[in-house]
Amino acid sequence: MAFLELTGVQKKFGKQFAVRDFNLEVQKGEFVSFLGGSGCGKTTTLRMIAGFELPTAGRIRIGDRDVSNVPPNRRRVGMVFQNYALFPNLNVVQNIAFGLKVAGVPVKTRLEQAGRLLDMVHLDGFQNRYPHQLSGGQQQRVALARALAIQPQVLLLDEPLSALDAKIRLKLRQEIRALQKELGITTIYVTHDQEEALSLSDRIVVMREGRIEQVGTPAQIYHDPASLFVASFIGTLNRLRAEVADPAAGRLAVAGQVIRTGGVFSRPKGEPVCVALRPERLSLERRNDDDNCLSGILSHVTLLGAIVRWSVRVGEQEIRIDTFNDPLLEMPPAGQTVRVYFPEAACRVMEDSEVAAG
Ligand SMILES: Nc1ncnc2c1ncn2[C@@H]1O[C@H](COP(=O)(O)OP(=O)(O)OP(=O)(O)O)[C@@H](O)[C@H]1O
Repeated sequence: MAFLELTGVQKKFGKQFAVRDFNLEVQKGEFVSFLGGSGCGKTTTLRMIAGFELPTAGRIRIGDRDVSNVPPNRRRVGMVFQNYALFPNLNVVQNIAFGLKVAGVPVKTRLEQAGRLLDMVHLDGFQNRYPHQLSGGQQQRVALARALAIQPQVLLLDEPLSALDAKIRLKLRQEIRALQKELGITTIYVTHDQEEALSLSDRIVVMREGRIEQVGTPAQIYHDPASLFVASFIGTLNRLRAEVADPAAGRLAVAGQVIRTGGVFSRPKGEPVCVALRPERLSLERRNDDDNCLSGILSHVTLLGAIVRWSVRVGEQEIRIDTFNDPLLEMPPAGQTVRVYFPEAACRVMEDSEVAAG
């Protein structure tokens, strides 16, 4: 049985749905991210798990207990917020031990436990500092230790790294994951940062307008997106307009050039579809005998560090191709005609209504 379960959960604010039809099972020790754009209902769902918001409909179960109507302080969940939310008048140890004090844990045990957590979040020696004497990253470590102090059954993190600069964000991200694994604590992590979700999670829940769009492992979400929305939201994507050339043979035409996709189409010849292609699946050199080939004009080349991004104009459309940055690589001049190669298997053809809507 799953450790955390949301069944038919919905939340309405007035007449507006913030979350609807939300069904999810999370296993014990699993790290699950809620990923989606602004206003898609991530925080509201997290707050319902925490008990800060009550669902308009549906049930929430943690362990063997239905917590749908249980107040937050009785759910044994730890929560970390984007803005740290530490008590400014309490020092580091007092902040960490706050929940234990409220729970009536004797002072000696409290201090011992706070000391252990300080160690875990690498803040030894900072016990007597006040929040204003700490950096953002240090404050967030205190917030994490405070959330863990009550030995929660579920850890809920709401964009905990978004206020920090890039380097600290990366470091703390790794620390959170390591700590989560060490403690084996079931964790829900809210983020709008796809890289964060991909690198941290056992599974990702992609949300859109209050609904779940797809649930899957990072690899499933990246390589096998359920919709054009998911494909576009995660990673960089070429969305090529094409039309069906031969439905039964799975052939499409892109700017008058025929490609093979390996599938068959329900739409008739001449109908518009969209081909989703990841830039790293494309190449300027033929890698397999049966690769597809599109001819175009090189418009520009951008150095992104380890990656070089080539932009090639095919008809009216721009295709991006990512290659590793090889210093020996010869860069052809802009304006030159080049060929873009890719295997059938790299093509994901979207025939759904989103394509018609553009
Ligand atoms: N207390 C509230 N009263 C009324 N509407 C609310 C309330 N809280 C959230 N909403 C609305 O519910 C929807 C979902 O909000 P939510 O904060 O869950 O989104 P989110 O995905 O976390 O977005 P963000 O990434 O911007 O934080 C939004 O349309 C929001 O305006």
